[in-house]
Amino acid sequence: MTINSQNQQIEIYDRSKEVKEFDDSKIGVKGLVDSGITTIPRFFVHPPESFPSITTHPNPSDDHHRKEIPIIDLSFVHSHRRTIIIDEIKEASRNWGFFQILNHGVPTDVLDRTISSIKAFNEQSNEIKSKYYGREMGKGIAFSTNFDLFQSKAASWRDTLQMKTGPTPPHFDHIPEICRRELLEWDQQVQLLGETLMGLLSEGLGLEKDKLKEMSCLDSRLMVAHYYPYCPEPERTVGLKSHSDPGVLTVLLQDEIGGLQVKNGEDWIDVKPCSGALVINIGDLLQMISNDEYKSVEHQVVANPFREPRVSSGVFFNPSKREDSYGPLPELVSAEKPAIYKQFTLTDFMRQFFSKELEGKAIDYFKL
Ligand SMILES: O=C(O)CCC(=O)C(=O)O
Ligand SMILES: [Fe+2]
Repeated sequence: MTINSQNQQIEIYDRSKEVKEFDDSKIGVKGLVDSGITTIPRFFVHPPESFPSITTHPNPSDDHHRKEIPIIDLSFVHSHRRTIIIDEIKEASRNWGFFQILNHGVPTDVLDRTISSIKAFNEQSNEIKSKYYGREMGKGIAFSTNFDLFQSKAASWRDTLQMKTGPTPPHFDHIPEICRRELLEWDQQVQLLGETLMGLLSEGLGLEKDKLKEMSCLDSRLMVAHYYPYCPEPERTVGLKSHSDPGVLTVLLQDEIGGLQVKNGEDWIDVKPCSGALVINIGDLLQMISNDEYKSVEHQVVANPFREPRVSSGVFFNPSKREDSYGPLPELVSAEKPAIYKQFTLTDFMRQFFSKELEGKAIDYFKL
C-alpha cells in the first residue's frame, strides 16, 4: 500500500516480484497449501473475462456432464477385433481427439504404483523436493510449478515433475529415488502401448501399420507427473489452462478425483475417471500430419476443490528427427483434399510452441 499525491491510498502490486519470490521459495503450490493459506496469491487469479472457458468442478446434475468421450476396448487388438478397433479409434480421433482405452495391456499394479509414487514424491518435505526444483531440462528432469510461470498471464494450481524419457532417459541417479523405478516402469509400458496405438492410428489413415513408427514418432518421449493439491479458492483459478498437446500422441493416466475436461463443440465434457483406463489424445503434430483427418482438441483441468490431491501422468510422443520435414503426408493430400498446412521442421515447431504461454492451439501458424 502507498499514498498518492491526492492523499489516496493505492495499492502497488508488483506481479513479477511476487512470482519470482514464490518461484525462489521452491515450495510449489503444495507448499503454499501446507503453509495454511486460505486465499490464493493474486498471480494465480484468472480474470473471468479473459478465461471464459473455465468451468467449475463437475456437477453431475448438469447436462453437459452427461456426454462422454468414447471408451474403446482394446481386447484382441492383434487378432479378430482389430478392424473394429481401428474404426472406433478413427471415429474418436476425428470427432473427439480424445478417447479412453480399456484392456490396453498395462498392468493395473503399474498404474497404481505410478500414482502412489508421484504422490510420495510430492508429499516429501520441502527441503528434499526443493533440490529438484527448477526449469532447466539440462539433466532431462525438472520439478516446478507451471513450466510457463514467467510467460503466463495467470498461474495454475499445480506442481509438475517433468522427465525426458526417450530417446535417452536421464541418468538413473538424477531421477528422485522415491519414484524412480515406478516412473521408468510406467514409461516402459507406455512405450509398448505407444507402438500398438501408432499402428492403429496409421492404419486408420489408410497407411501401412509402421508408417508413424518409421517417421520416428515413437522415439522421443516426455513424461509429466502432475500433482494438483487442494485449492482454497477453486473458482478463481485453474489446475491446467485450456490447451492442446503439441506432439503426436499423449497417453494419460489419471487417478479417481476427476477435473479433466475436453472441448467438444461449445461444451466442456468431463473425462470421467474410469478404473484401469488410460486416456489417449491426438496432438497438434498428428492433426497436421494427417491433414486434419485426426483432431487435436483443447482440454483443461479445473482447480481441485477436494482435500484429497489429484494426480495424473502423461507421456507425450514426439518424432526424434528434428530436422526432417513434417506436414500433411502426401498420401493424404489430393485435389479434393489439398494440404491444409505447410511443411516445417520439428525445431521450427517447438520454437513456435515454446515462444508462447500454454494456451489454446498453436497450429494456426502453420496453416497455408
Ligand atoms: O492432468 C491431466 O489430466 C491433464 C494433463 C495434460 O493435459 C497435459 O499435461 O498436457
Ligand atoms: Fe494436455
